[in-house]
Amino acid sequence: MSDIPPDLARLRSSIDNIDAALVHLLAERFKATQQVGELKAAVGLPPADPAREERQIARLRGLAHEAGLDPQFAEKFITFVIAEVIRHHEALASVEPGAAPTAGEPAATPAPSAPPVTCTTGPVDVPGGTPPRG
Ligand SMILES: C=C(O[C@@H]1C=C(C(=O)O)C=C[C@H]1O)C(=O)O
Repeated sequence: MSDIPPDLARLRSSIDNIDAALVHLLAERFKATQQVGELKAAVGLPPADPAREERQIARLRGLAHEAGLDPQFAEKFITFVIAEVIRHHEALASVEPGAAPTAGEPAATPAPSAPPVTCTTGPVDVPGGTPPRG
């Protein structure tokens, strides 16, 4: 496969740059949503906000349309990303003292000095949990 037409190589190089930018943009987005999740868990707000999601989807569908991107694809993409964010927020809520109340229950008062919970795509590090081995 050494005979790659120059145009194909140029286009692939551009695609590689765009993919790298997407990864960086997503990483920045998850850093911001992580902080939102910590904040919401601390004050007892629920992990998901369907009204906000509805506004985001409508806005992104409009932007996609203007940009020549399939709005249905844009909606699927943002819905996929938001589902992952909510998963992280649920994990945070389950370990925060101000975790979202269950129906009919008042929110617990958050401890003012509660440390932020580190959440990556891997397992959640529970404060005071089992220390790592090694
Ligand atoms: C980030 C938030 O939490 C959730 C995730 C959202 C997102 O990833 O954009 C939007 C709404 C919420 O369901 C938020 O409430 O702003």
